[in-house]
Amino acid sequence: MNLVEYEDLVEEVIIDSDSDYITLHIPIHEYDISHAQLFTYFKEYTGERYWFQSKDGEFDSIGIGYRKSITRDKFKVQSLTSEKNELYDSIQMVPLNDGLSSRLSLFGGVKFDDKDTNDEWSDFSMVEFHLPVYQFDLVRQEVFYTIPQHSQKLSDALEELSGVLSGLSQTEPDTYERAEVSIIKDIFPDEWKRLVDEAVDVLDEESFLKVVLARQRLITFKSGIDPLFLLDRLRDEKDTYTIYYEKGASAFVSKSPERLFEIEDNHLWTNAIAGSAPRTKDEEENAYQQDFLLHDEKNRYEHELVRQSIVEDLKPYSSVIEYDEVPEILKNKYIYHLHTPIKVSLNEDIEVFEILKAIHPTPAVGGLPKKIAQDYIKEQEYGTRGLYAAPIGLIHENNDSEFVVSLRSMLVSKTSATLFAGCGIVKGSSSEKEFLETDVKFTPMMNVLEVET
Ligand SMILES: C=C(O[C@H]1C=CC=C(C(=O)O)[C@@H]1O)C(=O)O
Repeated sequence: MNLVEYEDLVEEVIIDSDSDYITLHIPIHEYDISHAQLFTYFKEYTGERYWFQSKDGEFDSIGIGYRKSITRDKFKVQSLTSEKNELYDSIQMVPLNDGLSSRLSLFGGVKFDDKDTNDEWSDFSMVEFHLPVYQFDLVRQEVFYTIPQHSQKLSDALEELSGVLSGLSQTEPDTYERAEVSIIKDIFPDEWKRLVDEAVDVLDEESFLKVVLARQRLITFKSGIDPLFLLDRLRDEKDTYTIYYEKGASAFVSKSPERLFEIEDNHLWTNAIAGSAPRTKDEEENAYQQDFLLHDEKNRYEHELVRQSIVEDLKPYSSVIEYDEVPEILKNKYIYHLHTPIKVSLNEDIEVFEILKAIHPTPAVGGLPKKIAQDYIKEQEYGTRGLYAAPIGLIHENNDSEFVVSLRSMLVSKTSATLFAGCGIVKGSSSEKEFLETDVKFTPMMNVLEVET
């Protein structure tokens, strides 16, 4: 098909002289395009591509090329909010069909903290949000194509897009070789256990209640890790968010079970997730683990702390916050968590960056009190978290948004992958048990890489 039928429509569009960008928005049902075709066809955009898929698989956003990026070395709510609003105000949307339901979005995130390093995370700034050149939604079958206002005639842009779409649909996805593992190495495992023991000594039941301590596992390969291999493998586990985020020579990958928050029509949905037990293939054992989790004092206490803290953080932005007192079980492929959904009616005109600042890091990834735990992590934990346990997500054109806590994640650079996993430490935690729990939390990424220990 070609897009000639839209040409008359395009001719009628009057370009708003204030806009810096024009975004064409069209349906792509006819083309039947796959993720593998997209990442094969747009190879020259490597380092500027992402894929974000919601937990229920109902929503998917693939960005190709970073047309405009908002970047910061510090997380400053006001300046980020103004730049984001100015950017959206400078885009003229040109929807070329009725009934389009996808939304143009900025994709990006904020690093866990501002621990200063020149390390493996240097491809990513402290804060980054990207407006993509092409934004595909393969669930709803729509695409957004954003061009600078003065770059070309709208009809030429439409023709170009038409060429890209037919090129894409005829693309034969590249085949890939699975990279062979060279070394699997836990980073400072004994030191990590010692740190957990030290933290248990420092923690009490009043002034420092909880800290989440993470460790890393480095896997090196004999050759480069192919993005198409990762994309294929990321489809394996359902019921989690999927994040694949390329920047420069790095890719950050996450299969997170945890939504930080979603804002829609002035309502915010979030959840407390804390307290874990492994899930196995043995149904009897699984029933025991779930029952244990629901009744175990330590897990329930840890969960309660997380929930209370989230509710407190959101109080300044809302007068109505709803949740159940008793947590539910959240089931993932390899692990169970205690889980409490929280619904919040937001006051008028609350901006997404205000919420991000208030809620991150939740005690599920930081600790309590938040500031003391954050400082402890910054000073004591080995290495830099970067985007691990950080908020990553989408800010839509109408200001609705969805953010994930990027757990069960790894940083991939050419021939190596660094995996991250942590657990909540409270008074009475056992370093051996927590070590095993982090092993379980490495599993989703080990599985993506098809690596076994
Ligand atoms: C910090 C992680 O998990 C958090 C989320 C759920 C349950 C957790 C726990 O039970 O310790 C952790 O707080 C991680 O996966 O790296």
